[in-house]
Amino acid sequence: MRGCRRTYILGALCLVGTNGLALVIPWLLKLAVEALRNPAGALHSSAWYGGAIVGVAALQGGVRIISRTTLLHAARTIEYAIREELYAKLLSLDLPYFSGERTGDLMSRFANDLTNVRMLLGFGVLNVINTIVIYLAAIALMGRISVVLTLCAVTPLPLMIYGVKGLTRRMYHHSKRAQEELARLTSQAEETISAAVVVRAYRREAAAVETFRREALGYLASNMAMARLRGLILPLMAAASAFGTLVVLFLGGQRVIAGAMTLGDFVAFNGYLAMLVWPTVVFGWILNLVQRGAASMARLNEVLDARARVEEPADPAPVATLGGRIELRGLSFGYGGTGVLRGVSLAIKPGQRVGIVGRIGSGKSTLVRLIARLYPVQDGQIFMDGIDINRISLSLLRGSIGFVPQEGFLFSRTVRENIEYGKEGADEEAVREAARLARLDADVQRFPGGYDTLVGERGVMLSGGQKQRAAIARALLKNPAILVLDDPLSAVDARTEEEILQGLAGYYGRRTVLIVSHRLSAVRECDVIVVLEDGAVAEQGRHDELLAREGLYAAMWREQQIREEIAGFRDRRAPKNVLEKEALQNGDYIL
Ligand SMILES: Nc1ncnc2c1ncn2[C@@H]1O[C@H](COP(=O)(O)OP(=O)(O)OP(=O)(O)O)[C@@H](O)[C@H]1O
Repeated sequence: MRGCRRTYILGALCLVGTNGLALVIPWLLKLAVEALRNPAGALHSSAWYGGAIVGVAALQGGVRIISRTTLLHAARTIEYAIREELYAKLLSLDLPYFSGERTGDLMSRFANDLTNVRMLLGFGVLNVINTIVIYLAAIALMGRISVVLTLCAVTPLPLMIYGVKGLTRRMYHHSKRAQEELARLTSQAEETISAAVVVRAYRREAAAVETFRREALGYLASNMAMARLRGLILPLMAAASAFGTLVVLFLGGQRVIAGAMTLGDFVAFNGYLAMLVWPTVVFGWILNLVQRGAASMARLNEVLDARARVEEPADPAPVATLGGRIELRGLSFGYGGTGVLRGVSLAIKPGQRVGIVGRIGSGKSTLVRLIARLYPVQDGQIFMDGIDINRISLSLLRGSIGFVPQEGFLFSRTVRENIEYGKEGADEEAVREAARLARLDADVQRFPGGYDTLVGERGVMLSGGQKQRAAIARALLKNPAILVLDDPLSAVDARTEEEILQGLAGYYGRRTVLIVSHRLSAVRECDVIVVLEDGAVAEQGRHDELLAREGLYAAMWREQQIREEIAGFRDRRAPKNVLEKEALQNGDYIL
């Protein structure tokens, strides 16, 4: 905004010039009429004044174009700057922030609210300046001609403005509600499109349409209410200004006939009065524009002022690399009020392979997210190479961790670009090597476009397992000191998961590797297995040690073995008849 101040000043000066020139025209008209009535007493001929009017009007047109383009350009420049700032801000915000926001709502701020702010800074500013200049100058000039007539002409104006203000206040509330409703509609459409498969699989199309219809009706109602109010404003203003003109014609006409006023003054007076009509008529619209723009700016400021809870350390530790030693000291954490992790203490040596297992919801993902500091961590709870994680710069910390989340996200680009995302500018061979390690290469070779195949939005063109392996390849390409695999192979079968993880053994080298998995077979070879139960460490040790303890791990291992055996038996055993088929489908095993 500050950078545009000069442009705004230039635009405002041109606008004042435009209005100044516009105000000269009725005066020239007055002189032309007087020259017609009394050629001897006139300074110039009426034809001269006619020519002057054309000249001033042409000049005014030129200055008007400059003023409009300057102001509207400034508004566009500011809109561009806010959009950039907004985008950068969204990239700086953290997971706790996004957990509380809806994507559609944030998107509508980019589209709708930014447009409102641009309208305020462009047309809004332009019309506010116009209105102020025209009102002050035209009324002063009208007063110069006749104070009484001016009072008669402008008396209805404050009443009109007062009435319009009341209407625009109501319009502001409807407009704010409409903006919120539009945000909800956008959110819902975005969610339904992203969840197209789920919506269809659960036959929820009609319900989705019904919910959308209800929201859309609310949006329609708010817009209709605004249209009604807007429809009221224009005729009210036009009627009031027409009434003013009528009064002036009547009183002014009488004065001209009585000789108390020249015909030229009467013509000029009417010219100035006509100039007041448009700013008065659009007064309500400008007020609405200003209020809508202010409401939108407030919504944008909510995002621009939002603070990430995970911030760069004020005094980062002077380290350039991390070696992969991780220590947790009584780590406790909760997303809201409820605690998820309770006093977790662990010591992980560089190069160690650590399996993290536990029942659903025991806090496995939360634990690894905290190690990547994706959520805020209290001081003195997580240490990397002996340094408190809160003192390590985020770029060093995140740059040292290859994080594969549970739901690996793919961008709607090519397979290569998705893998390359792990390391900008990586060469072809490195990308292929990462894909080979993640056992994705053979699949990609079969794609029609190979590594140049577009994966579609969020990778819809790939199978669940291929998406997950692409996400692993991306992390491997990054060549991190710490590799975190948060159950990244849930979409492949147990044997393939084991094979892929074993295939990575050569890659692990001196890297510290944390593997979260629901399948205990996937972590069997780990140096240490941590078993979480209700957010606390229930057991830890090697596979054999944990089995020998006959605790939670051993119980989970037995459960999984039985399940796998039954699944294997079911796969081998084709149903002989309808009853058997039904029993298999119902999960009643035929023994
Ligand atoms: N972003 C979040 N906001 C609020 N609560 C969350 C969030 N993420 C997870 N939780 C809650 O925290 C608890 C632990 O979740 P977490 O994902 O860490 O468990 P998990 O052991 O990885 O589960 P799973 O085996 O299903 O992957 C759960 O009760 C979950 O509902």
